[in-house]
Amino acid sequence: MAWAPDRPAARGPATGRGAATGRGEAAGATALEVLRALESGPRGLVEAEADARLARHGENVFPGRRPDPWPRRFARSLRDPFTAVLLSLGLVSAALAAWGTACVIAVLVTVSCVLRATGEHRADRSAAALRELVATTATVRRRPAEPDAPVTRELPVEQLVPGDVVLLAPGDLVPADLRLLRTTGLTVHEAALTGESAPVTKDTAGDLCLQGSSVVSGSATGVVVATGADTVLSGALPRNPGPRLPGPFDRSVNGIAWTLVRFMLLTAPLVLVASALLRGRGLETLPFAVAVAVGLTPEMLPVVVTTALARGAALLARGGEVIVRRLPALHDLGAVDVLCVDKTGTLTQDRPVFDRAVDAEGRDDPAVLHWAAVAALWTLHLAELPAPDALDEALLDADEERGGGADGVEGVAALPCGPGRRIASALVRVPGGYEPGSGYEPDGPEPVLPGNVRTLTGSRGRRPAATYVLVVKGAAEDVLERCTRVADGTGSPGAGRTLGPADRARLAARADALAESGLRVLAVAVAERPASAGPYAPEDERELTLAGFVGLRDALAPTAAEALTVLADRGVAVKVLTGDHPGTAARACRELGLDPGEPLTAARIDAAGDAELALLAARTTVFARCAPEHKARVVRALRTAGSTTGFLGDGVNDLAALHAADVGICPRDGVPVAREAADVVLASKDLTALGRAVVTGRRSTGHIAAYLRITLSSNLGNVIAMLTAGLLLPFLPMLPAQVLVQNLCFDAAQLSLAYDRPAATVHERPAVLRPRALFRFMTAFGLINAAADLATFAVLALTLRSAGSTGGQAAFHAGWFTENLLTQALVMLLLRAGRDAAERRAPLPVRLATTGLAVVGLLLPLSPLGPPLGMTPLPPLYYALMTVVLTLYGTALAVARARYAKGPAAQLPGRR
Ligand SMILES: Nc1ncnc2c1ncn2[C@@H]1O[C@H](COP(=O)(O)OP(=O)(O)OP(=O)(O)O)[C@@H](O)[C@H]1O
Ligand SMILES: [Mg+2]
Repeated sequence: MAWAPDRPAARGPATGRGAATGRGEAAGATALEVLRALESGPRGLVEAEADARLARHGENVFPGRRPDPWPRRFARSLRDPFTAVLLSLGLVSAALAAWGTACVIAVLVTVSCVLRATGEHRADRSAAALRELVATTATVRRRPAEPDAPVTRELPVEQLVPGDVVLLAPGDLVPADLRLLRTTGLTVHEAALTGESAPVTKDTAGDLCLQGSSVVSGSATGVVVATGADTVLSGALPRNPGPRLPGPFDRSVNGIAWTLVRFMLLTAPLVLVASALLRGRGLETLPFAVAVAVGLTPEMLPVVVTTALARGAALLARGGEVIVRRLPALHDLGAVDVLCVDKTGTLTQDRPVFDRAVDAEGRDDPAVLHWAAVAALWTLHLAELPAPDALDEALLDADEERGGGADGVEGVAALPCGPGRRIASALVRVPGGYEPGSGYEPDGPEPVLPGNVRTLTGSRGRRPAATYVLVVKGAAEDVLERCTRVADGTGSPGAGRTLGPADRARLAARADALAESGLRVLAVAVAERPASAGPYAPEDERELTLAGFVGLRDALAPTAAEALTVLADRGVAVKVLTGDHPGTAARACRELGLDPGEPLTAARIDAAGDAELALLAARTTVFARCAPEHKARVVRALRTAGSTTGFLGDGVNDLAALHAADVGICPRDGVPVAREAADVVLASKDLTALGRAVVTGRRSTGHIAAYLRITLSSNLGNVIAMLTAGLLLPFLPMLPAQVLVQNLCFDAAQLSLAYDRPAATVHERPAVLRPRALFRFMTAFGLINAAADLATFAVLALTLRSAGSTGGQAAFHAGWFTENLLTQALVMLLLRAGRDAAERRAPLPVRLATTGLAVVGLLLPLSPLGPPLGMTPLPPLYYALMTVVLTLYGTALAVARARYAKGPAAQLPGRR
């Protein structure tokens, strides 16, 4: 039976009963006043009233989440480095009254901005539609009608209204501004609001808990005081979140962009100086210098990048499998070579089932289970968690099945576990205490089990005095270090013999053995406490008596094994970072077909310096007993060691690591903060979707790399040719209008590359854009391209002279224009992705685009548009000779390409 959130109230004390820490009640009056002011009550709003309020106050949507309006989107695309350079070149041209060039630039900038803004808009829209799939919800308490009992249910956060009573649990994002009514060990993260990275304790009813913070540990009930645009966060913060540390995508693309920008800024002065020295020209060459710099710009890069990534994201989205929340993360996912995953909830289902309870000697002992269940029950009641922890739920279900029940035992205080705290404890009051040797005999026929808590509960006992018992359960190491005694089988919490070092070693070995059999292990310890013990704190969890161990079995996630195999085949190394026992983790890995090697535990991580950890982390597969900061440190160490590191995790304890990773990934069932922190959300239960997402990321990177390879090498070739011709000829080798038409044709054709088939290698290796390899490629192929252009110039000189042509300039322009478009088409076909012959055949969109390019190149100068663009038809001899040049060029390209492919794979930009 499922442990429904409302169950504690049904079988436990009234919910108004003292908060565990005893502090929740003090400010009760304030809480009531707040509720009254909001015309609400502790039992929540009536649904009809909530609907009315929703109509009045509007949806609880954070204004920053709304998509940017068009003008802002357009303005933002102007900030891109290429666009900025183009714009400044345009201003220079305008200042010199070189209107032709200025117009060319204006058109290029506009086209690229419009395309980019449209691309981003489309990408945003599909991402938003997908986000709905994993929409965040809040746990509210509402009543169907006035007299009804309150129902606790999940509600989309947009529908929250002032006056709603909300329950908070670890991992929740605070959904609106709340005034706290009750708190239990509540700590929240307010980094988004205050920049303070340490969790803040909120232990007073009446405290404000603001939207934008998230619950780290503990629980609370609060009433919504402000929603939507009225929240403090909406009013006080700038709309866009703070800068993110650059990831692999930003580093590569920005690296390439800025190198090119520097190169372009150098070109213009270089042209000026050269033409002054060689031809004695002055400033009148400036428009030409500007045109050369424009020729180098891959102005469509932002458009191609957005298109490639958005297309990849949309493909993943269409399958309803993976949601990419930040487009560049798709590239980064393709670049990931180490993926860290947490175990519980990701590799396993986090639906533990009780397996066995044993005493310190390893004998089956139901009393140990019962003590654990008592602790679970009272942690649950007193901490008022909206949903019970999976381990606690399993303990309660198992105990209930075995006829357990907390008859008469009453909780006094509880301290739940949380990130970095691996034990949970409850202080309970047992009416009619038990003293060893008191001669107490239970009524009825049931057998007296040694240590059975039933002998303690005393609901039917004869002694009226109450005993306070502290029950602690949790990670074996953490519980054992708080124990001084071990139970002797009499069942008294206070009894037992003193623990010696040999006992400790034996007990630790027993826990290890249970863990290595694949169980999740909790040690259970108890201690009698005087009734007058004041406020109860973690320091009181000591001098305990170890009762025994509980083992629970957590089934593996059904698709985990297959997903790990797929990732390994894709060249991604998987590492497991868990808060659990090294034995349990290693066993799970083995069952999933992953060799766990020697697990590294948190103590060893703490002992290692950053440099040592980088080395250790690289060769370790399982990291166990990790607190959140250990997970984050390991991820950072792996990044330092040079890996592009992804992190897949679902819990509050994974948050720091999700932030630290190059790509944070969260499964669909993850807690809201984890989903919000992740760049990629797996929308389906199927972990193998991750392998597909990785391949899609690599494809997108492949498209971007192909665009850069083709554009940069042919642009460089053109610039070299343009410079040479500019210095040799008495006229401009290309008119501004021609530059424009040519660039637009190139750009339009290249958009088809987003439809290209991926190279086979995307299945084998992580893909990154590597600026260095790219520039080497650009130089080699740019020189070949320049050689073809120079050969064309020679052919033009020859044919024009022999034909005795008079329109020298126009014919030259026409000849070069035709050759340029044809070489571009060739380059597109020969330098696209793919390596072997089978992959050579381009898909239809690419074939159409290249054919179109060739047709325009051949026919435009002959068409009526030719003369207005400054071009005339050419003699047939030119075409014959150009065919020879193109054949030679194509052969040279193919040979060079094959040499590149044969060399170490690392030479190919876009691969690793
Ligand atoms: N409800 C609980 N009561 C007592 N101890 C608990 C409880 N929940 C967790 N623990 C202890 O804390 C340890 C760490 O838990 P944590 O949530 O950090 O990681 P995990 O869920 O085991 O693994 P992962 O990091 O892979 O998700 C657990 O292995 C267990 O020993
Ligand atoms: Mg987990």
